[in-house]
Amino acid sequence: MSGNQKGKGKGRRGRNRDEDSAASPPSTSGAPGYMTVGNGSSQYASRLQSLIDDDSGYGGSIAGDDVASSRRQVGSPRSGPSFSGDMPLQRRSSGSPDSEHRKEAAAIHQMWYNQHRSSLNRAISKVVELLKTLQETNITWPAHYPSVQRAERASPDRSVPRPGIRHTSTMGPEPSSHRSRPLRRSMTTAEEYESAESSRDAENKNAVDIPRLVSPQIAREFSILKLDLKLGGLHQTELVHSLEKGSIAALLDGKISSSIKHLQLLRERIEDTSSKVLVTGDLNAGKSTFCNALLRRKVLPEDQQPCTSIFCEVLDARENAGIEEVHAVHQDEIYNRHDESTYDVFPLSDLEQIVLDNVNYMQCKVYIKDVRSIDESLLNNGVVDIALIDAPGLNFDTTKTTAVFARQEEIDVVVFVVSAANHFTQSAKEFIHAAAAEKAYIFMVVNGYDLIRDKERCQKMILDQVYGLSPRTFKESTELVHFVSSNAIPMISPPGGPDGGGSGSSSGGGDDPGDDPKGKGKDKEKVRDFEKLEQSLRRFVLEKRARSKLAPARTYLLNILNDVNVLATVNAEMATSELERVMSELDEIEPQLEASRKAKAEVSEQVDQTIEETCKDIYDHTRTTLNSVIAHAGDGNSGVPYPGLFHVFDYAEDLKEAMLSQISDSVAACEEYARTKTVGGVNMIKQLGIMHLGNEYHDLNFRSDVMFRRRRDVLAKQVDVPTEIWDFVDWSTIMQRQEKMAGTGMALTVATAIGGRVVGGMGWMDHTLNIVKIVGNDNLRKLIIPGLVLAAVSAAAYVVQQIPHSLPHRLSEKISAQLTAIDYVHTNSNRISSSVRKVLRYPADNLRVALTRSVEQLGKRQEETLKVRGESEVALKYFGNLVRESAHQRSLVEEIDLDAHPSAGVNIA
Ligand SMILES: Nc1nc2c(ncn2[C@@H]2O[C@H](COP(=O)(O)OP(=O)(O)OP(=O)(O)O)[C@@H](O)[C@H]2O)c(=O)[nH]1
Repeated sequence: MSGNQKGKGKGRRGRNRDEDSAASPPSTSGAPGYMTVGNGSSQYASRLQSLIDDDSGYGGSIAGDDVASSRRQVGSPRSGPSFSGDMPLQRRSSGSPDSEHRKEAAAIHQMWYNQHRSSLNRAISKVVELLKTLQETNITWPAHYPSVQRAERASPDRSVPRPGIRHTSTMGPEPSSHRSRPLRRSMTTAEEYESAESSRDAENKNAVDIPRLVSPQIAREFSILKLDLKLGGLHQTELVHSLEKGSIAALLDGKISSSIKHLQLLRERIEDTSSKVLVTGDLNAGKSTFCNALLRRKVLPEDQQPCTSIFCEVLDARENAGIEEVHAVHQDEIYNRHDESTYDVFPLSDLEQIVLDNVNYMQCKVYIKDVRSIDESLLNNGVVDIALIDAPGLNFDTTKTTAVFARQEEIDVVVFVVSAANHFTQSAKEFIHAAAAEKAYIFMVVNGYDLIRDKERCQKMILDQVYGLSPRTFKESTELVHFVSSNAIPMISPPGGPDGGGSGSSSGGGDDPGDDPKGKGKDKEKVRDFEKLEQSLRRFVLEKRARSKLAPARTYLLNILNDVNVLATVNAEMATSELERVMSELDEIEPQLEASRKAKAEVSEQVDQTIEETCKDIYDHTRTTLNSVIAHAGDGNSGVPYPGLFHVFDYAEDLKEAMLSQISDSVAACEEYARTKTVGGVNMIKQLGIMHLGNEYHDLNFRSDVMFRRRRDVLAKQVDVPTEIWDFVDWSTIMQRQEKMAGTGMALTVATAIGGRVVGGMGWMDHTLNIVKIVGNDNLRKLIIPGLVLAAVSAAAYVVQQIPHSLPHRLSEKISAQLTAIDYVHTNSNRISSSVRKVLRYPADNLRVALTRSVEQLGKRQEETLKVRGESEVALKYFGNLVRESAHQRSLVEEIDLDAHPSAGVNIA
C-alpha cells in the first residue's frame, strides 16, 4: 500500500462511515470551537525557550518526578499512566449510557477545574494584595534582603548603637556612633583659646556599619524575588552588599511589581476557557494528515512534498455565521473577521492552492463545520474550547513563522508529530528539549507506523529517544506516546456534501478492508490505535489543561508565597531585634536625658556664680590695692635719693616717675592676681564640663600668659603732674612750726610772718606800711634789716631742709588728685575684672553650648529612637502577619492538588 499517496483511500469513506459512531451528526451544542493550522520554522526551539524565560520560569519547577525509577524497560509492557489509565477502546455514540457517563464525567471534571480555578484565583488576589502591602511597607521600612556575603561577619554587633534611621542604609558604610561629631565653636576667636580635637572623633570617622545577614540557605530559597544583579564582575551577593539599602529596596520593589503583573497574566490565563493545541513536528511527518484524521475531514492539504507554508487557523463555522470558507490574512495585518480589508475570502477548495503557492498571506483562518459529535470531538467537547494549531515542518524556514511564535504563549498543549521511519531530526530534538522545559509533558504522535516492518524495534528506538528528550513524557508514555497511521483513518462527509469542500486530495483511509479481509483487520487495528490516541489526547487536553493552565499559576503562587514568607520571616526577626535594641536604647537614653537637663540648669547657675564671685573678688582686690598704693605713694622717697638743692627739679621728676611706676607695678600685681584667679575659674568650669559631659567635653586650651598683654606705661602719659615751685614748700608743716615757735621771739614771728608774706604774697607793700605804722619808723629802721635777714635765712633754710620730706607728699597728693580725676582705680579694677569675665565666659559659654547640644542630641536621639520603635512595632506587626498569612495561603495553595483525579471512580472520556 502507499498510504502517503495523495487521494489514496478515496471511496473508502462510505464504508468507514458505517462504523458505529462515524455517522454521528455534527455537534450542534457546546461552545464554539476552532482549530488553528499554521506554519513554523526551525526557530521554534529558541523562540520557545525565550517564551519560557519570559513566562513563569517554573516549567521545570512542577513537582519533580522520579523519572529514572519509572523508566521502563523498552519492550516490556508500558507502565500505567498517572491519570486515568488505559481505557478500553469502545465506540461510543451520543445518547448511549456510555455517552451519558462521559458527559457526566466531563461535567465533574469541569466542576473540579472550576473549583481549582477559583481557589487559585482567590489565592492570586490574596497574593497580589499581600505583595502590594509589601511594596507599601518597603517604602517606609525598606525590607531587609537576605544575603550570604561576608558570612564571617554574621554576628551584628548589637553593642554598637545604630542611628535611629539606620535601617534605611544598613548596606553602606556609615558612622557607628549615633552622636554626631560635636560642633566646634567657630567664634572662639579669643587668642586665649585653641580648640582641641578628641581622639574619639578620629575613631568615629572609621566606624562602619555591619550588614545584617541571614543564612546562605535562606538566601538560596528565593526563587522569584531573587534579585537579578548582574553588574560587572561582581557576584550577586557581593552586589547586594555593595549596593545601598535603598537601592536594594528599589530593586525589590521592581521585582514585586513584575510579580504582580505576572500574577495578573496568570489570572487571565486560568480564566481563559479556550485551550490551544499546537500540532508541530518535522517536515512532512504527516501533521496535516494527522489533523485531518482528528477532524475526520480532508480540510488541510496533504502532500508527499513539504507543502504547508502558511499559518492557518481552523475555526468552527459557527464563528463565521455557519459559513465554511477560508480567510487568508494579509501580510502585516491583524486579523479582524469583521473587517474584510484585513483578509481575502476563498472557498475551502482553494485552501490547498493558498497553502502551496502562498506569497501574499500571513495566515489562514479556516472555518469548517465539525462533523463529529460532542462526546467524540476533540474540538467541541462541551467542556472547553480547544484549538488545534498545526504548524509547518520545523525546518521550513520562512519569516512567517514569527506569527506562530507570537502565539506560542497561548498554547497549552504541544502535540509533536514524528515520522516513524525518520525518527527525531536535530531540529525536532531542539524543539522538544525546549518545549519540555516549559510544558513538562508533550504529546507524541509517531506517524506512518504502517510503513514500519519491525514495529517493536521502532517503538524501542523512539521511546529511548523520548526518554532522552522529555523524561516526563516518557514516564507517561502509555498516554503520551502513540504509534499511529494517520492516513488510515476514515473520513466523514460533512453536512451538505460527500467531500464537504475539503481539499479532496490524499488519503481517505487505509487499505480497503472489503477487498482484503486481512487488510480489513489491519485497518481496524489502525483505527483502534488512532481512536485510542484520540481518547488519550482528549484526556490529555482536558486533564492536562489543568496542569497547563492551572499548574503554572499554582507553582508560581507557591514560589512567590515561599519568597514572601522567607522575606517576612527575615524582616520579622529584624524588626524584633530592632525593637529590642531601641527599647534598651530608650532605657538608656531617658535617664541620661533627664540628668543632662538637670545638669544644664545647675551648671549654668554654678558657672555664672563662679564668674561673678571671681570678678567681684578681683575688682575689690584691685581697688583696695591701688587705693592703698596711691595713698601711700608719698610715704618715703620711693627709693629716689635726694640729690641736693641744686637738683630738686630732677628729684621731683624722678619721684613722680617712681611713684607712677609703683602704681603701675601694683596694677601689674593685681593683673597677676586676676590671672591666677582666672586659671582657677577656668579649671573649675573644666571640672564641671568633665563631670557632666565626660568625653563629650571638649576642652579649650587656655593660655593665661596672653592675658593683660596691653602695655601698661600708658599711665605716664595719662598723668601729667607739672612741678611747681610751691611744691617744694610744705605749708602745712610750716604752719605747724609757726605755732611751735610762737614764744621764741617777735622777730622770728615777724620774720616768719613777713617771710611768709614776702614769699607767699603779692601785697607785701601794704603790709609793710602797716608795720611801719605800728612799730614806728625809727625802731623799725633799727630792727628791720637784721630781722628781715634772719627771717629770710631762717625761712629759706627751713624750706630747703624740708624739701625731701615735703616734695613726695606734695607730688603724691597731686598724682592722687589727678588719678582720682580720671577715676584711675575704678577704671583699672573694672578693666581687670571685665577682662577676667570675658576670659571666663569662653569656657562657660562653651560648656553651656556643649550641655545644650548634649541635651538636644539626646532629645533628638530619643525622638529618633522612638520613631524607630514605632516603625519597628509596625513592621513587626506587619511582617508577623505576613509570615502567618503567607504560610496560610501557601498551605491553601498546596491543598490544590492538580494531580489528583477529579473524582474517584469517574473516568473522563
Ligand atoms: N504511509 C503513511 N503515509 C502517511 C501517513 N501520514 C501521512 N502520510 C503521507 O505523508 C505525506 C505527507 O503528509 P502531510 O500531512 O502533508 O505532512 P505534513 O507534515 O503536514 O507536511 P508539511 O506540513 O508540509 O511539513 C503525505 O503524502 C501523506 O499521505 C501515514 O500514517 N502513513
